[in-house]
Amino acid sequence: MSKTSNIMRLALLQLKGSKDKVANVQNAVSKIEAAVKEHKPRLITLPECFNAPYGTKYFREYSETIPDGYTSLQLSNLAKKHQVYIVGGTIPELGENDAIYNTCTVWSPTGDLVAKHRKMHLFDIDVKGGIRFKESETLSAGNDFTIIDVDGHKIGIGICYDIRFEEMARLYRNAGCEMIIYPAAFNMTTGPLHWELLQRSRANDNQLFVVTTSPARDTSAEYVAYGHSMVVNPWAKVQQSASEGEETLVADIDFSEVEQVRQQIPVFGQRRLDLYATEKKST
Ligand SMILES: NC(=O)CCC(=O)C(=O)O
Repeated sequence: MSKTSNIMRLALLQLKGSKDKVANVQNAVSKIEAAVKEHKPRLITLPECFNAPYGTKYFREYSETIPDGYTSLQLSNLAKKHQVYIVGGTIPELGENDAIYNTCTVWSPTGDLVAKHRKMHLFDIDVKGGIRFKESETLSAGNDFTIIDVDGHKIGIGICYDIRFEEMARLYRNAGCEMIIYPAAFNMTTGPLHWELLQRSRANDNQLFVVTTSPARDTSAEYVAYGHSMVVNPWAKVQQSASEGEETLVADIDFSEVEQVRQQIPVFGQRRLDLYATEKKST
């Protein structure tokens, strides 16, 4: 698709969550409706696991099939009703062979499912005196990279822990991406340490926009999300950041910044590909 405009308005919905799936989805619906009415974004992003509590014991209970499950139908209808792209955060997906995935769905302004990204790197960490989490206890990993095209701009999709793997971001850059969107839910151990650092690093490594959307922080929840949904520009500057509470962050993206930084700091063309390369293996 040819580029129709370099300017794109995003709305990042940092949402409160609960154990009530319908209430979670209906909250997302109302915040999407409000964002469209007040800001007329081209693309709306939601948080990781926005329709369910984020925890290994909940994923199967809250899982649903895609694209015919309850949450998918709500997002599809909204995208079509408001003619907007929706990067639908993530939901626990009941996939083939009864496997459960942490999955991001992307809906076009016609309400069609144009992409589905299954989290490739499962969040398995054990930080002494901090957080222990093991997604692999109940989730299966996805094996595919996901790129969407919005108005001629390629956008890569990753999910939370995927952001730690610079090879993935580099492959998106190599494929022509100008932005990577990560629905994510960092926590109070790694969030203060790495949340902003990782986003600025991926943006700087690849001279592209990095956009993250977190759940709002709920200190009464079993998993306390860090918050601070963020837009980082291709110069690796934080363009905008939310705080910790429920918030809609609106950002006007100027994709011409991508070319500006790539021309002024031309690292991409200066790589020693005679000595090294980052390559996707055929699966
Ligand atoms: N949901 C996640 O993948 C969390 C990733 C995270 O917190 C990290 O430190 O990485």
